[in-house]
Amino acid sequence: MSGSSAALQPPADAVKPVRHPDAPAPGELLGAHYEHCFGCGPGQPHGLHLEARAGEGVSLTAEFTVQPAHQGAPGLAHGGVLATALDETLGSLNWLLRTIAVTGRLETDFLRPVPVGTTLYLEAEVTAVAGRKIYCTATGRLGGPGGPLAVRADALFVEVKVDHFVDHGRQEEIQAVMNDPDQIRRTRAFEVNP
Ligand SMILES: CCCCCCCCCC(=O)SCCNC(=O)CCNC(=O)[C@H](O)C(C)(C)COP(=O)(O)OP(=O)(O)OC[C@H]1O[C@@H](n2cnc3c(N)ncnc32)[C@H](O)[C@@H]1OP(=O)(O)O
Repeated sequence: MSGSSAALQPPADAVKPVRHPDAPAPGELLGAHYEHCFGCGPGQPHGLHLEARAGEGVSLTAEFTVQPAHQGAPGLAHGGVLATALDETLGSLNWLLRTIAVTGRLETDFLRPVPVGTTLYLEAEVTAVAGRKIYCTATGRLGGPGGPLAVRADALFVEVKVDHFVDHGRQEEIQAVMNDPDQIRRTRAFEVNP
């Protein structure tokens, strides 16, 4: 069974998402938003190392290859890891809106088992925006962009200020980010844009 709950139905006053004029061009790799992110960071040995690429409009594609470290059942991806891949892919959409937002709700359907060694081809798009609320949807297919549908998700992201991370994150990681001019520039680029 699939279909999202009432909490993920955009309200009547929701509007279509608008791609930010400074969003990466279609086809461009988005890169990691944080080196130690479990979803996309190159500094996480057992992370997903998910790579997302801008699409048309407010959409993107991403790829993630399931490693032995990602198993739940023998030889199969853990469902929580697959949910992480969907969450990370959906979170990456915020590059295209140039908005900082965090996952408020994520509803996932697991339709087929995903074996270790499989590359999951993900697609995601923002479907509607209502104030701080960003509604989006994603799919993951086995072996190729046209492969069998294995997972899908609908989600609500909520826009936050940079202070969200400064106020809630552990001090040592926050300080390390503050000491990295590249990271500050990357984050501020989002903050100063509407
Ligand atoms: C630099 C870029 C970084 C990008 C990172 C991407 C990584 C991948 C994505 C993630 O995994 S983010 C990490 C996982 N998520 C979190 O840790 C978020 C934890 N939750 C919170 O911090 C707060 O609950 C949240 C910011 C989501 C909302 O709190 P707020 O006090 O700011 O807002 P509020 O509770 O007033 O909600 C705003 C609106 O969203 C709605 N809302 C919030 N959470 C909801 C929910 N769970 N379900 C449905 N609606 C929800 C809420 O009803 C309300 O709707 P209305 O405006 O119509 O009244």
